[in-house]
Parts: sequence; structure tokens; C-alpha cells
Amino acid sequence: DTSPGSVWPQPQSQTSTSQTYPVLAEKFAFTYTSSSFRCSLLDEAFKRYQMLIMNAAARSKLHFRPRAPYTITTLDINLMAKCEDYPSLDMNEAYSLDVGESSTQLQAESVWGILRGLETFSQLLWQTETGEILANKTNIIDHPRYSHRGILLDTSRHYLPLSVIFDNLEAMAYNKINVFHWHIVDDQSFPYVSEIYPDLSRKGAYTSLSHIYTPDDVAAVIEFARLRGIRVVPEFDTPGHSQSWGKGQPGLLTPCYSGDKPTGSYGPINPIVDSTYTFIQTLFTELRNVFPDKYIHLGGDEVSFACWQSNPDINNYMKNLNITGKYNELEQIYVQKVLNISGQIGFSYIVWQEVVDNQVQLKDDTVVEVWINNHPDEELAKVTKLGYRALLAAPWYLDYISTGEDWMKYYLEEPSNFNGTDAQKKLLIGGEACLWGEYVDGSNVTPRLWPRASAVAERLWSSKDVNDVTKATPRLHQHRCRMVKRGISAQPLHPGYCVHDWG
Ligand SMILES: CC(=O)N[C@H]1NC[C@H](CO)[C@H](O)[C@@H]1O
Repeated sequence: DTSPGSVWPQPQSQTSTSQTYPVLAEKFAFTYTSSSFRCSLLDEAFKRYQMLIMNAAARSKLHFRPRAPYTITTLDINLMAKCEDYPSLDMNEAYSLDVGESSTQLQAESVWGILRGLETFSQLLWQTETGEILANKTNIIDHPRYSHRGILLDTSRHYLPLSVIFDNLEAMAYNKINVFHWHIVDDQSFPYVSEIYPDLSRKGAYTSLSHIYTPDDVAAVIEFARLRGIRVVPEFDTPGHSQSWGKGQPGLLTPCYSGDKPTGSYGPINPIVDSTYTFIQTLFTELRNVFPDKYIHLGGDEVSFACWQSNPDINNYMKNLNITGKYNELEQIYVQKVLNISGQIGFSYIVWQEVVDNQVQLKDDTVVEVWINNHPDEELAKVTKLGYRALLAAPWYLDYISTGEDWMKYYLEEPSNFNGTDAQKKLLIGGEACLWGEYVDGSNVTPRLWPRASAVAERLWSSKDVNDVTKATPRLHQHRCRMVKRGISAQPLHPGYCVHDWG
């Protein structure tokens, strides 16, 4: 692209001049300063970015003689603390980057800040018509506005091949997204292979041969994400959205009745039998050892009471507890027990907003995800007033598609626009773009996600006052072209072309 490299998401502070320096792209090197900490995670990142920088140059159709000796041949890395193993909610992603004649240096207090700075540096490089790679004299001091910046992918409504998950984790890193919310199971299929309950996928996956995620697959996703500073937060949604669980775990779901006879269909997980909680305890103990992130997403959305209402055992149970007819209190009992089990196992947890709407008592470190797009600002006010941290997803349901440039609508959302004290505003820790899988699979997930999710990425990383769609449009066009050049099939924003078009 023949305009100076613009960075997406926009850094908190950036000063660039028109002074440019030729970059020796073919043999670019990352070097550690003498005092820097080092680790293999960074060495891996250097290899990835060397490839990206080299490919940027290799794409040029013309060969050129550099008009001046190369000025920039290396980027000095100064990591001021030893590498951490896994990204986390409270990781420090701040960094500072100087691109200049005498020195080109990237500095951060944590390895995650170096990763974010490497991405920024790679975006500063641009290519002239003659194919030369240049960088402008630049100073950047940057950090994210929100610490949880997520993408939800749903691998139950449609299975997503690992290669597609990896492509989108790569794209998330290009956008500084730092959470992969893996909505791994739901009503339609159970692709997660549990070692302790193998029948869950054997009977609950679409096919138990190819539409599954084995323990090695799950470990590969977690490692691929870790190397890019992306957390993997799995969601095991109950008591609703769990039809597929019943295939491999008989007796788990509530039998629905018509009159005094079971109909043969099933509803939410059965909350009145002890076997339910033994099962949850055992499965979640396995999950604690499979997923390293502190948080698990427990779901709790869209629980239909119809089946519970039809079941005589359920109604007897409720009568004995003197909660006849109050099915949300029965849901509370279930959710309360699952939260307690999860807490005892060592998980902190995220839940959908209905858990709060149904007045379930939560641990105070619970994160509540607001997804119902009906005055979500009022829900944010309610949730943070109760003292819980919150995530905003409601305006960013990317599975709702339309023609035209809906990225602008996502871009103009201001998450902090709700009534609350400063303390309440601080409880809003970020948000997520959700691409549910009813109509999405490996064939269309990437173009449907990108660059629309890039609008959410900037909203959650950049300063609140970076909200001018007119200024963002050329930058997002360039960012989309960059993703295409890097092999991400991001769809176009509007008529036009990329200097290095697809293919
Ligand atoms: C929390 C949540 O969003 N629950 C359901 N709501 C509608 C979605 C599609 O837009 C999905 O079906 C999802 O499972």
C-alpha cells in the first residue's frame, strides 16, 4: 500500500513524521538489547514477523535498487521482565516503540506488550510503487483501553476445522484481540472429546470421527493462541442449550411429559437429581486440567421452563421446597450449585446476563456478559451496580448480517455510555464480537468475521475519542488489504481494490 503504514487498532499515542527509512525486509532481524529478558515465545514471534515482513517485500512485482543504504535492518527488543507462560485477564499489554535513524526499539514490561508492539511495528512498514519497503520516523506509546477483547466462535451449530480456527486466531492477533471465547458445545452437537465421559462426543458429536476436538486438538488450539497472547475461554453452557449432552449421558436431561406420560423429548439439564451434580463435578474437574485460563464460561442463557413445568417429579420437588410455579428459582438452585462446584474446582467464571436477571447469588469475581440487545446500557448499569464486572456483546452479534457497511454501526458503539459511577464504569472490563454458527461454518466464517470484527477490536483497544468513521474508513480499508495480503480472506468494505489484490 502506497500510503504510510497506518496502525489498526489505533495506538493511544503516535507521532510520525514524513521522514522515511528504507527497511531491509528480506533479511530483517529482531535483536534483544543486552538487558532484555528472552524466551522461546518471543523467538517464535520473531520468526512469524520475519516471514510477514519478508513476504511484504517478496510480493513486489518490480525489482528495485535501494536509493539509500538501508537504515532499518533490525528491531531491538527490550523486555523488562521475564516471560509469563499464559496470557490472563490482568496481563500487561502496554509497549513503546521508536522507529528512527539511530535506533529502532520496542520496549515493554511484559512479553504480551512486546507481542502487541511487534504487530504494530509490522503495520508501520509500507511499500512504494517500486516495491521498496519503508517506515516513517515514529514514536508510539500504547496500551489497551479494555483488558478483555474477545471473539466468540460457535463450533456446535457447525464444526470448524482446526485450520480455520488457527486462521482466525492469527487474524485476532493482527487485530490485538486477546480472548478466544470458544462456544465449543450446544444443543446441536458435542464435539469436545471428554476423556472421562467419551460417550459425550461419541454419541453427541455430528460424527465421532471427524467432527470432534480431541485432547490434542484442544491443546493445539490453546498453544497456538498462547504464542499470540490470546486467552482461550471455553463455554460449557447449561442448563439450557445442552440437548447434545443427553445423547452421551442418559438421565442428565429432564424428561418432558404430556399429562402423566413422558413424551420421549428432553429439556434442560435435570436439576433435581444428585447424579446431575456428580456429573458436572467430574466433567468440570477434567476441564480445569484441560483449559489453563482462570475463567470458564458457564452459559446460563435462554433456559426454557416448559419441560420442567410438564414434569411431575420436578413439580413435586418444587412443592416440597415451597417454590411451586417459580421455575426461575429452580434455575437459581441449579446455577448456584454449578457455580459453587466451579468455584471449588478453582475456576472463576463468566455467565450470560439471565443468571443475574434471575437473581442468582454470584461470587463477587463473577463476570456477567450482556448480550440481549434491548437497552443493554440499562443492563450494564444494573450488573455493575450489583458490583459484578461486565462484558458487552449485545451490539456486536456479527451473525446478524445485512448488505452495506455495518462495521460503522459496530464502530460507533460506545460501551461506557450507561448510567453509573466511575467505579461502575471501571467494572466494564471489555466486550466480545459474537459470530454464532447457525449459518456459519469453515466456508464462510473468516470473511463474515473480518474486517467487521476489526471495528470492535478498535473500539475495545483505542481511546474513547477515536470514533470518527470518516477517518477510520481509509485505515480500515488498508487494514483489510493487509489481512488479505497476509492470507486472511477478509471481505471488502466497499467498491475498490487492494494494491496487492487477492491471489
Ligand atoms: C447468549 C446467546 O446469544 N444465546 C443464543 N442467542 C442467539 C444466538 C444467535 O444469534 C445463538 O443462538 C445463541 O446460542
